[in-house]
Amino acid sequence: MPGGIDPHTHLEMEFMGTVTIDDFFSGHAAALAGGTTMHIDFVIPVNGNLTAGLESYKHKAEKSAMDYGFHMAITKWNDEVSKEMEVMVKEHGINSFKFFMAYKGSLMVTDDLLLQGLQKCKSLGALAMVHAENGDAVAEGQQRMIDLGITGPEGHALSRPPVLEGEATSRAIRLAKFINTPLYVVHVMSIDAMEEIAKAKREGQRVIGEPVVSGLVLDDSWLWDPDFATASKYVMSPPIREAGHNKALQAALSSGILQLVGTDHCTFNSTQKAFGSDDFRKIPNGVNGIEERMHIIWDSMVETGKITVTDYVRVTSTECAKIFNIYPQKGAIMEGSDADIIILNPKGSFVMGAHTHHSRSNTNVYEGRKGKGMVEVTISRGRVVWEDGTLNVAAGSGRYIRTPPFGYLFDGIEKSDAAYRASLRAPVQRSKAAA
Ligand SMILES: NC(=O)NCCC(=O)O
Ligand SMILES: [Zn+2]
Repeated sequence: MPGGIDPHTHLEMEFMGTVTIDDFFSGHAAALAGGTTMHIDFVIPVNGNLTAGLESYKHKAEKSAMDYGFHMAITKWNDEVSKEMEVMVKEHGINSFKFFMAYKGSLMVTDDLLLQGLQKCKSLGALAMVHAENGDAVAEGQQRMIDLGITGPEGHALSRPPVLEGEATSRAIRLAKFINTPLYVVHVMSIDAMEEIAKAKREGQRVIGEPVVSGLVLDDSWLWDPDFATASKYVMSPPIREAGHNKALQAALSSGILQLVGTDHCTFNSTQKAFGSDDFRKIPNGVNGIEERMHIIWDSMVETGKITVTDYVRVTSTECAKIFNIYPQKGAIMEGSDADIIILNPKGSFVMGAHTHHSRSNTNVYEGRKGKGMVEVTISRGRVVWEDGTLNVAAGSGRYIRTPPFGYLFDGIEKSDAAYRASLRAPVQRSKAAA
């Protein structure tokens, strides 16, 4: 089947922290071992300057062992950012921009900025992505927990409940509808957010919902673990929710309400997680998943009969390639495609954990998890890069994949704009009242 494509990772985090294995491409090695042949990362602009941000990440990525592309994050707004977005799309092959509605005081965007960004994305044929949580309310929730004396990892989940994810998802969807541009909601973690997406899709709006592996199979009980090192591993945003949300997200993936599976892979080691040992607000947010994604989705969705093998290929690979407009170069096994292929043995079994994974991090939220479905061979652009437990990759063998604008989600947008204008019945021609 076609190699996996992870639509949403933060592999740059693998460059930080304690080195436990080969020091520069641990995340890439992890991905290839897990049957993912390409990943799409995101870049936080350095001081708001996208060009500098891209250069610094491209420099790091020169050592990449796998093919990769970039989303970029827009965290402030002015004429320069607007012009740079254009340069990114037209000259650098970036076709998606991520907006954080959370992380007040650092990455969070206001509605005003989001509207400007949506409008700009639409004009460029670039996909707007949102991290949907109400950042102002999260800040209130955090203070509420601190005032109650709740400082441990459970305070993280309690301070940013599903209602805040539902609210921001609904707001982003409505603003995208107002602008009439497609929207991609990253890491959908709750029923509340998923239902907003379902409603918008029913009404014909072009909204993509991306669940991540952690949200599909874990629950928040770990955050109440008395051991801080264990509990803090599970801190990510939006939080992993209480049991029930995961199964509902699985059902939404089966029925097509949610369309493709990402990881939001963003690992921090135990020393980094311990920065927040006396205040959950200081625990770095993020969990692993890039090495586990293909296995866990096979085990939890295909082995249980919730999706077909064809659906599996779609949600782990093809859909991503189509959305980011690189199909059929990626996401397909066809003449002329890149020959990114995996061989997954459905009878093979796995046991996951920090001692055996290929990531640099010493934590793994799937520690001890067992299941069926094992990637035995990963082929990237025709080269066997992983076979029977052995990696065969050279640093720098990965290629930057340009993602062209105006993917299929933009088809016909100009027609619906024209229909909108025609529906206005305005301006009404009025004769000047006689003096
Ligand atoms: N999700 C998370 O907790 N960390 C990565 C940054 C983000 O996407 O919010
Ligand atoms: Zn996010």
